[in-house]
Amino acid sequence: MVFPDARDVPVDPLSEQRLSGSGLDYRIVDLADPAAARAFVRAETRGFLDQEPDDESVRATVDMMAARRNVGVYAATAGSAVDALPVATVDSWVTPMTVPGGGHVPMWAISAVTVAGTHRRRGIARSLLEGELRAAVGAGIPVAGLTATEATIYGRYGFGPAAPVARVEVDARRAGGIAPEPTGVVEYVDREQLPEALSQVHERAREQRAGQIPGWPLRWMRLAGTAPGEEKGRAVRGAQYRDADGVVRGVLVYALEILDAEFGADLVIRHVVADAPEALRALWAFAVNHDLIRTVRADLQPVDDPLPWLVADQRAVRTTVHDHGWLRILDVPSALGARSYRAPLDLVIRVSDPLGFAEGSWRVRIGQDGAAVIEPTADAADIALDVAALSSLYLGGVSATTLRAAGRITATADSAASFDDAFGSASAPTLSIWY
Ligand SMILES: CC(=O)SCCNC(=O)CCNC(=O)[C@H](O)C(C)(C)COP(=O)(O)OP(=O)(O)OC[C@H]1O[C@@H](n2cnc3c(N)ncnc32)[C@H](O)[C@@H]1OP(=O)(O)O
Repeated sequence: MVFPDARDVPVDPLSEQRLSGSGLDYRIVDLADPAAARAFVRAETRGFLDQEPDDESVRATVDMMAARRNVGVYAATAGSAVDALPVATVDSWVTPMTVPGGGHVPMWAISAVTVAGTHRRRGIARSLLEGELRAAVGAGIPVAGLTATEATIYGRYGFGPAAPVARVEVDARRAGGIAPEPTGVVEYVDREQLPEALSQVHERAREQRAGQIPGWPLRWMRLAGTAPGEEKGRAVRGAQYRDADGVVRGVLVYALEILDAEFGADLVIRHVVADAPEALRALWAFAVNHDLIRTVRADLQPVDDPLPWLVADQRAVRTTVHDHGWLRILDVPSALGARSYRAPLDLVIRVSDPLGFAEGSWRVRIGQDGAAVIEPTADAADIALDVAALSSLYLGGVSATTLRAAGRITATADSAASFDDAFGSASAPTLSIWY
């Protein structure tokens, strides 16, 4: 599938006009201009509460951003500031996202949303977000996605949490150990080799779970502690699982937090990825069975991860589920038509969308083969919901029955149950990286 390049999409005229009414210049940043590129990275870094990036970090970030559409908002008075930092930033790119059934949908990924502390709460983020969504629609992209610093920011633009994840903490001394895998080996990997190993296994593993997207080199370098400016990089260690044929099927990246009161440590997993259940079991065994370890902690795990079923004492595993992958459906027929379903269905959904993109009544017909055809209809609705709720339901990460119980959708119990039979999936959707 060839996806449009977000960098070819011009800034949204409506947001440009709105921001210009407030004396702000909204434009695509030319990363070929070193001063502009550096200013953009500094503004983004400041927005995310990070310390000033050094030159090497700026260069690495600019290299990564070169593949993205970077938009900055500039205040007319900013000319006096060093490098004229933008007062707001956002970047975006078009990426495949895995959908239930193993196919992909093109997704407009949005990142680096920051507004300077001097310019907050005057509608700049709203212009940025609405501008991104209109740009995505203009480019024919059916879904937008993001990961969020706060869960209260994006619902107002029609995003819903769609790929929940789990934060897990294992009391390693209580867990009782995990049986080692009879075949294959776990071996240490030098930090420098980790980014490539992570990338290779993720590229295969991401096909197995809805909600996953490809990573990129700087993402893996940051997790491996090898990115420029990574102050705690030397604390990072890695291990990989090689199957009986010698193929690397899983990678674990972790750091040890040394305990003060005893000779021991907490093992904090920065990333674990596996494309085979045996590889995942072997890496969990490596972490949980590790001598001198009090707890093993990891975030961004699938909510149906087998970990609690690997240990002798399930109460040793504490799991906290939280939102992570957020989606926003922009084109109902294309988005729903891109995934496959587990049961036939024929009902009408009535979608409300304050921005208009997904607004309408849609007949969703799913055949025995699991393929869907979605058409506008004037028939009465079986399920009424807003676009954020539909976006949350899209990958099967929450059920219509649950959203009905929460008063988030209007449906009979039977309609919600039929919807769930079709939309559910064997494996929970997930998203194992921040973007
Ligand atoms: C995909 C990502 O990049 S996630 C990263 C988000 N960015 C950050 O967390 C960095 C730090 N924060 C910021 O830079 C800013 O505070 C932002 C981007 C969150 C908000 O920017 P602002 O320009 O202040 O937002 P703006 O004034 O456009 O507000 C729009 C709406 O969002 C609401 N809002 C703004 N910030 C927040 C927040 N942190 N939590 C909840 N609601 C918020 C406003 O109240 C307003 O509501 P309404 O229009 O529905 O009445």
